[in-house]
Amino acid sequence: MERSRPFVIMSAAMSIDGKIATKNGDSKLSSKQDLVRLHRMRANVDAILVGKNTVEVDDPLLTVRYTKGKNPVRIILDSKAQIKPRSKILKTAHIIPTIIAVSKNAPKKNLARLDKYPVEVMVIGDNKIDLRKLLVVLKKRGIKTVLAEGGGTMNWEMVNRRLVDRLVITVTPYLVGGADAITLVEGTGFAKIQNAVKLKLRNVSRQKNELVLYYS
Ligand SMILES: NC(=O)c1ccc[n+]([C@@H]2O[C@H](COP(=O)([O-])OP(=O)(O)OC[C@H]3O[C@@H](n4cnc5c(N)ncnc54)[C@H](O)[C@@H]3O)[C@@H](O)[C@H]2O)c1
Ligand SMILES: Nc1nc(=O)c(N)c(NC[C@H](O)[C@H](O)[C@H](O)COP(=O)(O)O)[nH]1
Repeated sequence: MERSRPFVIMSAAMSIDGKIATKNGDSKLSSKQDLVRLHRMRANVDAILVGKNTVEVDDPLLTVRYTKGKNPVRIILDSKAQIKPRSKILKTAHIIPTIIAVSKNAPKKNLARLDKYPVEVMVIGDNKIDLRKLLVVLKKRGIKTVLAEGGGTMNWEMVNRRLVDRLVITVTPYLVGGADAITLVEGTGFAKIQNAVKLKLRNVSRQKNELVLYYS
């Protein structure tokens, strides 16, 4: 039976100690070689999904640049429609299809600001975006594969709702530290290992000082 939602690949680069950014939000962990690998992965999916904080901190483009290929649709989880007009995502929305997922509680003022941009605003969920619902809607639109590129808060919501089909993690050669630095999976976490999400290690590849781990 065909599943009602897209296949979800969760992707991130983390330090040896499991951080995906420093305490100041610096997340440039991947080597050039790893970025090429990431962009190949981007070129093979229908959509990229990230949380609002990642857009705020990284100001990403979320395009395919280090290899040839088609840009996936960009989807931002932005409950309160707070994305900044000066963000690269909004500035490039006329060239790359972009969806801003907001909740029913998004302030009208912020939604009106988005009117000026050629983005699609999807209203899903009351406070936080209802991820499962969002994925079902995306599947109905023909989006079959989604690359979830973080950050840690969004990763927790995906993990907690058992929405991750494949996990691709690059272990980069850094020890970052910092109790407040964002880790791969944030949120409230599971209290017992018995309830934690358990995956199988399917493949490991080494790129000089990095390891790329494939779980499903
Ligand atoms: N190294 C990496 O691979 C990597 C990847 C992505 C992000 N990062 C880093 O992670 C940090 C940001 O991570 P973060 O955890 O603060 O935030 P995040 O990017 O996961 O964004 C979380 C925000 O998204 C919004 N949101 C709406 N609906 C949601 C839902 N259903 N589930 C989750 N969030 C929802 C909320 O405003 C929430 O606060 C940045 O420093 C960024 O540089 C690193
Ligand atoms: N694999 C990976 N390695 C990293 O070192 C890193 N920082 C990310 N982070 C994913 C997140 O979505 C970032 O915001 C984008 O990687 C930036 O995307 P652009 O280059 O602007 O397209 N992912």
